[in-house]
Amino acid sequence: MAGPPVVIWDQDVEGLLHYRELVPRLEEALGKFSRRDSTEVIQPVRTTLTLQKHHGFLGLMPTYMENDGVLCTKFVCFYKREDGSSLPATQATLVLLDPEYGNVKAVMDGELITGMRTAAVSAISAKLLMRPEAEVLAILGTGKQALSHYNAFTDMFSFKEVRVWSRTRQKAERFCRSVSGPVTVCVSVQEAVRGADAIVTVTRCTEPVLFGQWVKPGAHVAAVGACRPDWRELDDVLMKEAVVYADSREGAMAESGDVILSGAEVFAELGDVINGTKTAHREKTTVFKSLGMGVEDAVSAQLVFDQWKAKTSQP
Ligand SMILES: NC(=O)C1=CN([C@@H]2O[C@H](COP(=O)(O)OP(=O)(O)OC[C@H]3O[C@@H](n4cnc5c(N)ncnc54)[C@H](O)[C@@H]3O)[C@@H](O)[C@H]2O)C=CC1
Ligand SMILES: O=C(O)C1=NCCCC1
Repeated sequence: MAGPPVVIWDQDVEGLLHYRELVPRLEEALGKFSRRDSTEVIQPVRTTLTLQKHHGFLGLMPTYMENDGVLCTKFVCFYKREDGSSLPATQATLVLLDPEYGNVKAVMDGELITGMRTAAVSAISAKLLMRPEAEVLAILGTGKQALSHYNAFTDMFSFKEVRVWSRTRQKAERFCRSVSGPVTVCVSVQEAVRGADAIVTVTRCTEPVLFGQWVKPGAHVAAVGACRPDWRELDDVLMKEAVVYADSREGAMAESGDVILSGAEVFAELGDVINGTKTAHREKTTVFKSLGMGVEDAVSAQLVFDQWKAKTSQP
């Protein structure tokens, strides 16, 4: 009989996951996903249940990677309410199983994994689609994803300036105190994105907050919030003028209000660019619409588990 699953929780995950190992695994996984080979990746579009009474959602995200021997599922709850709760608005748990017998090998806290893998994928989008001479990064939102995106983007690129916008100056200033490098606080979205080469939208808004008329031609936008079919972060002008990339075409068509309601075409998946089957239009304004995929969680969970085993087997 298999032993009980190991439980790897927040502080432990933190010490085991690093962008330098995570980014190449995610690039490989995105490429595999876009090849649509069922021995590489089986990952349906997330099943989402509405928690009407609580203004929230439960997303179920199973993934099987047969050739890699990885079977994983994530449960993620996310809320649109703002009731001042100290609990995070996005809470996730990952379960890693043995595909041969179905026993659970590990249960992991998914908060940090979700933060880091989402930011790493956005940084991969920037690596592929942002102009190489990019100098200014603007981050809209100051929550968990804002922090992980700040860390991933400043880790992977050398921006001359990082700007942040939040609905209140207080939140923006708190964000500045929580990061380890310089940040400019902006009082409006327009001020934050003026002339910016890269823009990350990580808000919980349900109406557009970023308008195409403010975006510098040739900028790259990583749009991470608005993961419901009737939620928006970007306006129609931006969605229609930009070349739109997504993590999953099916995911974007089912879950992204920015894609569905604007009628914009998804030009390619990031994995298509990684596989060399679609062009990276760095010279144009580009939007990467991130919805989040189970395959990203699966490779991240496997990495955490491998690192945990290596650490605990040391004498
Ligand atoms: N694409 C993906 O893979 C993932 C997407 N998400 C999404 O990313 C977004 C951010 O997630 P977290 O950082 O975990 O949330 P959070 O609650 O920690 O941060 C949300 C930020 O949005 C701001 N905000 C809330 N309502 C707003 C509004 N109406 N207008 C402008 N700003 C507003 C808040 O002040 C805060 O700065 C959420 O929409 C979440 O569902 C989260 C995880 C993964
Ligand atoms: O992929 C995820 O994890 C999430 N995606 C959209 C909303 C919350 C979590």
